[in-house]
Amino acid sequence: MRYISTRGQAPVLSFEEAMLTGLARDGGLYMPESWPHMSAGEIADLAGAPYEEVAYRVMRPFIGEAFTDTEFRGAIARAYAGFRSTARVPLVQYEAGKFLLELHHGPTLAFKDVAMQLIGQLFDLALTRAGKRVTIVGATSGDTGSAAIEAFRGLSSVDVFILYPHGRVSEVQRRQMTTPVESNVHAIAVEGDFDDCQARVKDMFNDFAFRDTVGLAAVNSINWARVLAQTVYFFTSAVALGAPHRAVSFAVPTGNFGDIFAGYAAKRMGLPVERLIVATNLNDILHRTLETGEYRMEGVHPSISPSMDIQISSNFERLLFDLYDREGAAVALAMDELRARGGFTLPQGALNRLRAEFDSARASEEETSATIAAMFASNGQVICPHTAVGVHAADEVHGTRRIPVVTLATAHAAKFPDAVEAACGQRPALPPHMADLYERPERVQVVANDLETIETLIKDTRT
Ligand SMILES: Cc1ncc(COP(=O)(O)O)c(C=O)c1O
Ligand SMILES: N[C@@H](CCOP(=O)(O)O)C(=O)O
Repeated sequence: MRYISTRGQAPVLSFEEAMLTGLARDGGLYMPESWPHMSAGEIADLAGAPYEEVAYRVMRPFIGEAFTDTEFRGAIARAYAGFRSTARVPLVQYEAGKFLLELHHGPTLAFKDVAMQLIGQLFDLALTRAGKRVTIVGATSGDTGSAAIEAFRGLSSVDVFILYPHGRVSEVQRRQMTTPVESNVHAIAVEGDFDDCQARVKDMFNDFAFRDTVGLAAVNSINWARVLAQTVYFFTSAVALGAPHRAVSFAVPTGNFGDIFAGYAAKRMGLPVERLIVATNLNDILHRTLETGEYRMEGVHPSISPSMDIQISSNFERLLFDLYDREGAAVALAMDELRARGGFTLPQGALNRLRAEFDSARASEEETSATIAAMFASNGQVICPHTAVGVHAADEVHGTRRIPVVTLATAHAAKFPDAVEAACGQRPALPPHMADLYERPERVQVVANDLETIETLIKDTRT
């Protein structure tokens, strides 16, 4: 399998190269050259298999020669051994035809662990073999950062710098990033919002002198390996509900469009996914795009589901690539317009194709809180605000259709105790391995939203 850039002007790479490269050198995102297909028989055979086996079978066609079977299976086994559920990502029914896919049983209590724990293993294998060292720079609205720091802390082949929006992540999220003691991981609080952090990361990749000096690598969903690892749970959950013989819809709490794009990829591979429901909070650029055909920025509004406080949904570019018949020049033009004029209009054909696969719904702050309260009142489940945005969307869009709908429970409620307690009166407790989080000393640098300042800090701090 080879990987091509969404903007069509960067070198074609192998899986290992794409994984270690991050952003393509033309500013685009790497995509598989074609979608591997799983037959109905191959999908049916996944029924009852352990998560690790499904992960191996779903991802193998994308990996090429990068890792031997033994290496790849070993990496998968180590990645998920520490999850607090033997199912790894349990599927829980909460109402007739409605399910929660719990993706928060990894070490940092969010879905990011599912991909990040594996990427940590794969980076370590590839870098150790090549005798290379890289500098990972990531942007986070709270969860990617903690998952990355957890996955890479103490590894000798990487330095990790995580940019997060100062004052705009929950206290638990901040402490998860600022309390690890290992000297190769660093939290940087940027005076700005998540979009600023993500823009600075992309600026660093586009500054080739800096990029090459520090050996820059990415673990945001810029990195195809992140999205790939997230396709697996669409398979495990759909198969548990009867795929390939029965279709399933998914409601996905959405910010950077990485998780829902993984669902789209699973569908391209042959999984019978009926509808992909984009669930947004106040930051509803994707909902507006589906309604109007205009992808237009409006600024970021802080919300009680802060990990989704995002306007520029990085992975929407990957979908555009498919919607524009894989014409890199057309994608590059749209991205230029986004930068220069704050938005672009989808051609009617592309909009029709978008609407053929995706629905959307937006949850106000009141609707998010009401959903947390209603879920607790009806079945005693305490869900996080991001999950609540998904449940709201599943109710609003999917209604009582006969096809089952799975909402991705993207984080543990304990990461957002204030919002959850205000909504349903329950203060979720942190699991035992994090019980002393509030007592651990913090280490963080607060910096201006300025490329040169951030680059200098990284150059001076890396080991
Ligand atoms: C808890 C949580 N839910 C949902 C999302 C949105 O996921 P994505 O950015 O892949 O759309 C995020 C951030 O990525 C998150 O941290
Ligand atoms: N919500 C994310 C934002 C970054 O998303 P990513 O999937 O591109 O890493 C976060 O929690 O950081």
